[in-house]
Amino acid sequence: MTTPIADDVKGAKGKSPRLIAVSNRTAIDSNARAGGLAVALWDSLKATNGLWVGWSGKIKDFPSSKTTIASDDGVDFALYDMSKAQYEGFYLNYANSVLWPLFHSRLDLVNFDQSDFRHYQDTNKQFSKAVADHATPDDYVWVHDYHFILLADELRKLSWQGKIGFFLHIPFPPPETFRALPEAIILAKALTMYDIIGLQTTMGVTNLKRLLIEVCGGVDEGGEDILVHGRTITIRHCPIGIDAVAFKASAESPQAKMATKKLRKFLGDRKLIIGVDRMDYSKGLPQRFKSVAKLFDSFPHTHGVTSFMQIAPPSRAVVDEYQQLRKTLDGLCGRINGDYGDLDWIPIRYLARAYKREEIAGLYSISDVCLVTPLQDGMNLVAKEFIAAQDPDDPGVLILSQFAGAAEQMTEALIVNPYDTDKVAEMIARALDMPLAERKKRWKSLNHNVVVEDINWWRERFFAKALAPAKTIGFTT
Ligand SMILES: O=P(O)(O)OC[C@H]1O[C@@H](O)[C@H](O)[C@@H](O)[C@@H]1O
Repeated sequence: MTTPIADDVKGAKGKSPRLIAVSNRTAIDSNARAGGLAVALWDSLKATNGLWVGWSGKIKDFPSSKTTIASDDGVDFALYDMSKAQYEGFYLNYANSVLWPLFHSRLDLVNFDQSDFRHYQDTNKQFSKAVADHATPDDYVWVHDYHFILLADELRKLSWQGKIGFFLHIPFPPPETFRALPEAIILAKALTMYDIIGLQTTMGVTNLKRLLIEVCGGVDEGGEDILVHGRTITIRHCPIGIDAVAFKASAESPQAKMATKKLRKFLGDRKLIIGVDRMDYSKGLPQRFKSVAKLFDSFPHTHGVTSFMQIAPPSRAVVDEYQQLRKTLDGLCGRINGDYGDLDWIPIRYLARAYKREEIAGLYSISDVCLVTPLQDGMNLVAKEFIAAQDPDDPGVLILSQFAGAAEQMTEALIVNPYDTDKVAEMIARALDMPLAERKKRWKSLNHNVVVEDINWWRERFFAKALAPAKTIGFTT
């Protein structure tokens, strides 16, 4: 968090325009602050005496109409407690059982229910009130992710005239998929209430522009702009990055060293293939496990000398599809270890729990191969973090799905189709045997991209041009 702050902003607390960030999860907890979004927002929030509006993480018996204000390191938080009905209807059902599967092109998993949409509308309204309670007309509101598509529309209904930006962290689906939503038109129209919308990939930009033209009668004004309902909206390609320097430092921290030492005791001098993902069906974990089984099947020389470690912290565990995924992975792992394991070798080490950022960074640094093979993914920061953590003199190899947003930037990775498990197995074998010169060449180019197009680059790209007085809200552009 080291972005220089414009001098004219320093010390102007309370007077200059502020950044008001809105996201379901916030970084009130300093552990969470190490993550990407927090890194990107923290300096600007601090410099502008900004405010972060989000869920408190608490679930109450009754809905609250007020937020609790908290402060941390010069940043204010307005935290909203959800009622049980909101938690279920808004978060579990509409956000995570309708929008999440639909935006990841899994129409087969979508559960539509009108009462859930009402909770989604209501929760967006409540959050917009929280913003309106604290914002002044010059402030800049930056909304994050699929939980709050309606937020700008609700804020405009409260007569808010100021700038509102939206960044979608997940993929934006083709209009043909989006239109399966019974509420497609309401959501599409609500998107037109933002001033700028940032998307992870060029494909996402194309999909959203097509939606606004085909469903909302928008007119392409050329470049990034679309004229729709009398307003010009900027649709910008902004691939999110990481704080590469800080992540490299994490990989060299004492906590990282302790984690690698612990693992080495069991790993010995075997080669390590690593995967780190939230336990989510979009991540292609069953296909990945099958690819690893095929590796052991087709390349017997890997037996006993190669281990695959999958770290998969459970997520949204009360949703049926996630429970089903857990069972599938438990079964596959047991089967593969049963089929291929030996007295002195466990082929798959499967850890369904979370580890600290530093520990993960350390584990990446000693891995020979990293498997990032989602079936659909907005960006996938594991790919970038793995590259940042490598030793330049002996780097590991990244195997990356063509369906991760990161594949648009990280073309020097070994790009795979995660559904083609035979081919993925071949790619793993190739990665394990890749000569040092090729590993170094690929890593150098990948690392250049990770370092240059980092988290600060992303934030400044989002705000470039669209916000005339960007400096006044603490950005360097
Ligand atoms: O917040 P959850 O449901 O635990 O999911 C974790 C994160 O998953 C990400 O992929 C989403 O883009 C975030 O918005 C979300 O916070």
